[in-house]
Amino acid sequence: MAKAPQVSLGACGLTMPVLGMGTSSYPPADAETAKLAIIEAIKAGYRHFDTAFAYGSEQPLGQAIVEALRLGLIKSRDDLFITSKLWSSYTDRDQVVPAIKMSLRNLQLDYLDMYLIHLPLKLSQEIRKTPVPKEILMPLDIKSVWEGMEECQRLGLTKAIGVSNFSPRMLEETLAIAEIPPAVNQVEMNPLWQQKKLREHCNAKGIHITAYSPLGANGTKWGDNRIVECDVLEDIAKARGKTTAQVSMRWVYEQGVSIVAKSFNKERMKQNLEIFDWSLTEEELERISQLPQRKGFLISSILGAHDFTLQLDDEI
Ligand SMILES: NC(=O)C1=CN([C@@H]2O[C@H](COP(=O)(O)OP(=O)(O)OC[C@H]3O[C@@H](n4cnc5c(N)ncnc54)[C@H](OP(=O)(O)O)[C@@H]3O)[C@@H](O)[C@H]2O)C=CC1
Ligand SMILES: O=C[C@H](O)[C@@H](O)[C@@H](O)[C@H](O)C(=O)O
Repeated sequence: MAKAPQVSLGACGLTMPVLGMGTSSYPPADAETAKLAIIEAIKAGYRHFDTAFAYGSEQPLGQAIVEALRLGLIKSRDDLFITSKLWSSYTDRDQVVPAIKMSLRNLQLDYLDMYLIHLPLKLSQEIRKTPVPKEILMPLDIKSVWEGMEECQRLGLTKAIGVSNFSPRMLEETLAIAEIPPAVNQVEMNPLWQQKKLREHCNAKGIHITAYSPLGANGTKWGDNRIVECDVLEDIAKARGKTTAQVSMRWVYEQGVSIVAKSFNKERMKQNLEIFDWSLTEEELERISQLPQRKGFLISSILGAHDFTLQLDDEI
């Protein structure tokens, strides 16, 4: 069984498997399909799972964990690293602890390993249907939400806290008021969106980056096949006897970040774990570094193309 190496998260003192299984699927998988896929992933060796209140995958993940314990696939819940995310409707200080408790109930867990602010914005209503009307989109009050996040960690409801889709400016604003600095910034990263500037910033501040959409979110509404059908990656893959997906994920790993990749297909989830016993050559790395850049995940394509979401997409 293949296993992902552990990565140390610095100041918060945690270690985390460097590759996690994403659970945001499109079209959204039904609960039973998601649960069975997660059990397969545990069998394949995955020990890190990425979920979010907004994905609707917390409940199937919780059920899969119960089943994995029953089957003896894992000895205890502590064998897993579980990340979930605070949805944008609950970003006022006093809403954050109730929101993580809701996620913990969905997951049937006592604690998370990592809790992230999902998006750098606030929705003034409890809404999950997208796109959203522009009246309910607001800037995030970073001080208010971060105090709520810190309270979650102090109460032992999560071992560490972090952010997602934050720009350097937003990270600076958070660091300026934080008693507990964010451990992680989870952002889109792959050979076609290499995040060089953001990585430099996060490295300097000791904030670990987790890369989402490492395969360009192939087949989802927020992604396409430009990674899995990229000529340069395909060329390298052929020469090395790998797949383009593996070349993309290996490149991301070699940049010193962790990864969350989603596959609910047994063969592909195994394939995605097989990136730790080989490496890219200097020449291959150089070719990948020259690829033209384009962003895949746009907040405006999910929440609606309003001035505010377009402005966020420009910044992050
Ligand atoms: N914080 C945030 O705002 C965001 C976080 N995320 C998180 O990151 C995770 C991963 O990112 P995601 O956007 O899902 O995109 P990924 O880049 O992980 O791509 C997932 C898609 O690629 C397909 N796929 C998986 N493996 C292969 C392979 N080896 N070859 C070809 N196709 C493959 C999957 O289909 P199949 O299942 O059929 O294999 C799926 O449709 C999410 O599930 C979520 O947990 C994602 C977006 C935003
Ligand atoms: O309703 C909004 C959605 O949850 C959206 O923010 C996510 O599905 C995103 O694509 C992700 O995977 O994190």
